[in-house]
Amino acid sequence: MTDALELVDEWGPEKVVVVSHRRTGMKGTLVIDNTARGMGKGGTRLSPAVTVTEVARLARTMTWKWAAVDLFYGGAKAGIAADPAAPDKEAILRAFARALHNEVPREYVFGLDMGLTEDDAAVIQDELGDRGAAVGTPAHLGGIAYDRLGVTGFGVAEAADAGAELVGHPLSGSRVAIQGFGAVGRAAAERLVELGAVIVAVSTASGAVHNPAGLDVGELRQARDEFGDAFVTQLSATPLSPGQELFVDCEVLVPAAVQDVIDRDSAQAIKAGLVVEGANLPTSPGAQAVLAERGITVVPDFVANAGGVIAAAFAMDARYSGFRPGTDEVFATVSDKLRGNTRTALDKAKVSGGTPHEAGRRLAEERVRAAMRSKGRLGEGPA
Ligand SMILES: NC(=O)C1=CN([C@@H]2O[C@H](COP(=O)(O)OP(=O)(O)OC[C@H]3O[C@@H](n4cnc5c(N)ncnc54)[C@H](OP(=O)(O)O)[C@@H]3O)[C@@H](O)[C@H]2O)C=CC1
Ligand SMILES: O=C(O)CCC(=O)C(=O)O
Repeated sequence: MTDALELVDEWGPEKVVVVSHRRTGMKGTLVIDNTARGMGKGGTRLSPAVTVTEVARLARTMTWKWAAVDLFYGGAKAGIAADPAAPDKEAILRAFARALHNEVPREYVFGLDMGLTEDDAAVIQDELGDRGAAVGTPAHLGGIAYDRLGVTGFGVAEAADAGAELVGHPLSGSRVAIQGFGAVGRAAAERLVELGAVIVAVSTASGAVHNPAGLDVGELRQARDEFGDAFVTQLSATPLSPGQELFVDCEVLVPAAVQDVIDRDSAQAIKAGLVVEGANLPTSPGAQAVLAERGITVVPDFVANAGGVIAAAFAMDARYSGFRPGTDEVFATVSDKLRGNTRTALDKAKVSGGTPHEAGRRLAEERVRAAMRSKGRLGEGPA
């Protein structure tokens, strides 16, 4: 078990809060990683096994993501150790929000991540009596419902399109395997198909399916609406053992579920030529090195899945002003930024000879360090 103090390095975290509430059984954490470029912002994960270390790693990813996309927020993430299907979820959410009333909204604003929905964000706002407490709320509350709109998944597909062009294998006609069919995986699948790709494998926590000739994304969506999370077990496509969707024959792989699914060993078995990280932290640094050695290009999480933060940034501005941008503007910004940032990360990696993670991270680190220096946080005095 990691002691929370062992998490601290030169970047952060600046603040780790652990909260609990006996009656509801709520247990959760907020990690504010680095605020040199702005207040801590990142989504809120609801998952039975979430740990402080996991949330800290996600908060650090947010630090790089905001810097890589060049928007002025800092890295943060919150996590609640609970089952998204728990009957007492609302009471748990309310207890979590109440417990963080000192931090929210001045130091942290809730947002969406695995297990948290638009309506959950609305409950949090209700509990704190402040429409600034959460973003990702439904449109009828003035929010930008970025999960329902599929903004992050859309951006992942745009990044895949730009990445495919750079590796010289156009997305149109490419076969794609997707791990996870939630807010990110589903929306990525829909946009990838619009861009001409063929989805050959998808999975959820309940299982995976494969059809080399292509799966019908409309049917997948319908099955999900009808059967819920276990919908993959109801499809006629060939079932795969869980996790095998990562290793099917395809040109593009989109891990869009949980972290740490591809390590140094399993990276040897990836068949795709392009990996686009929809999930946060799906590959280990060892896996990234192996994939680079094998000539497999990876678009890093903090570049590819930044659609959510772009939508969150619009929503942060809209919280009190009442002025909400049109969804077309949000999608156009995501497309523009993520295509450009994908090209930058892959080009820089080519020039430096490192992995795209290393190249993208170097750029993000430079931006964070410059902000820390200007604010006198490095002990060197302002620049
Ligand atoms: N939502 C957002 O805006 C953003 C999300 N992300 C990242 O994207 C990832 C997915 O988030 P999101 O789509 O919002 O989450 P959701 O909760 O909406 O969906 C998660 C999906 O992953 C599936 N899943 C969970 N565990 C596994 C597993 N071991 N193997 C295969 N599938 C699995 C779930 O299946 P089941 O339904 O059966 O549980 C579900 O289909 C996370 O890493 C998140 O941090 C990154 C940027 C923004
Ligand atoms: O900041 C948010 O509210 C959503 C984006 C997010 O959590 C992420 O990119 O992982």
